[in-house]
Amino acid sequence: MSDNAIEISGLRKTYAATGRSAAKDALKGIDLTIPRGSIFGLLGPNGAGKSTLINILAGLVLKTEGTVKIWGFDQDVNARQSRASIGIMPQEPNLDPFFTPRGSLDVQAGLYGVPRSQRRTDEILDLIGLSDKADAYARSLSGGMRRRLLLGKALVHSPQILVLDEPTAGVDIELRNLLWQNVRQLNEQGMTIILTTHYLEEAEAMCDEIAIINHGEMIVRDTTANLLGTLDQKTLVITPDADHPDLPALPDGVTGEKRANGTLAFTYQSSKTPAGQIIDTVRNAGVTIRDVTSEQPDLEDVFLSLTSSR
Ligand SMILES: Nc1ncnc2c1ncn2[C@@H]1O[C@H](COP(=O)(O)OP(=O)(O)OP(=O)(O)O)[C@@H](O)[C@H]1O
Repeated sequence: MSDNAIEISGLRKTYAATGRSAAKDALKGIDLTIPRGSIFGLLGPNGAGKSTLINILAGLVLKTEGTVKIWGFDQDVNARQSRASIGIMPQEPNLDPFFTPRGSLDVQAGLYGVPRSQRRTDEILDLIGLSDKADAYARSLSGGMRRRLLLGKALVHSPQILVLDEPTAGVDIELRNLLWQNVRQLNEQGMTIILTTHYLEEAEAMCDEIAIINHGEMIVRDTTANLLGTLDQKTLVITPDADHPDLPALPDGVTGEKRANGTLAFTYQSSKTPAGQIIDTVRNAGVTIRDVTSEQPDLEDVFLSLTSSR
């Protein structure tokens, strides 16, 4: 049995041409494995193909080519088992306004064939913080409560893998924290989590591994730590003791700027220039240094450097 939660190979999706628009290659041959037990981030600019990929995993979009194995089950061979292994929290709250949270969870459990005796409705209501709204009509729920209910619905059949499509887009900080708390708790219990997010600092904080797709192709897949290490660029910020009008002449490969707050910022490649050399250069130019801080590249820098040139 493989250690991967998801194994995708040669995955292609071409949306057929319609009256007004030409055919669109949304996925152009994706190979991707996602290890069991991880929190995996799927990132990419708008239109990159993330939703198409997730919808294929969910069985909502038919792939054009390639194989998809979910928890070891090939979608084409063991459709039922592969579907039972994954739960999807969609982007849009598509809830029936006349169902209560309890009713929605029950219907969903029924759709997945979970026998009544094995339903975890109360436990899920508790997890998503909706126990006291269990019997209120969905139309009376706030936007945040609806989002939480979507998470609950994705969990009714106790899937091994949970996919969250932009779970925190447009939600307030309180709900965002609650959702992340839920996600961490589920992951600690052994669930594999796959999420798409536009908030890169969130992916940086939450995900063990990340894949970035762009124009239907996977451009990188690595651990979050390695990705952050790929940008060798750092910035050293020096606060001078007194205002200093000019930047000193700098070693090759180092660029400097004077920021509006009077600090001097020097960007350099840490593999080529030691920080001490920059500090010495500044000091030798007659600047008395009051403070030194360093700025590391974040995931946003990595993302932009990988996607903007293509
Ligand atoms: N049903 C469809 N018919 C035709 N083209 C589609 C369809 N769904 C998506 N596309 C196109 O396929 C490409 C990938 O879209 P997709 O929604 O998968 O991207 P995404 O990365 O999820 O973007 P976003 O972050 O904006 O949701 C886009 O060019 C989109 O216009």
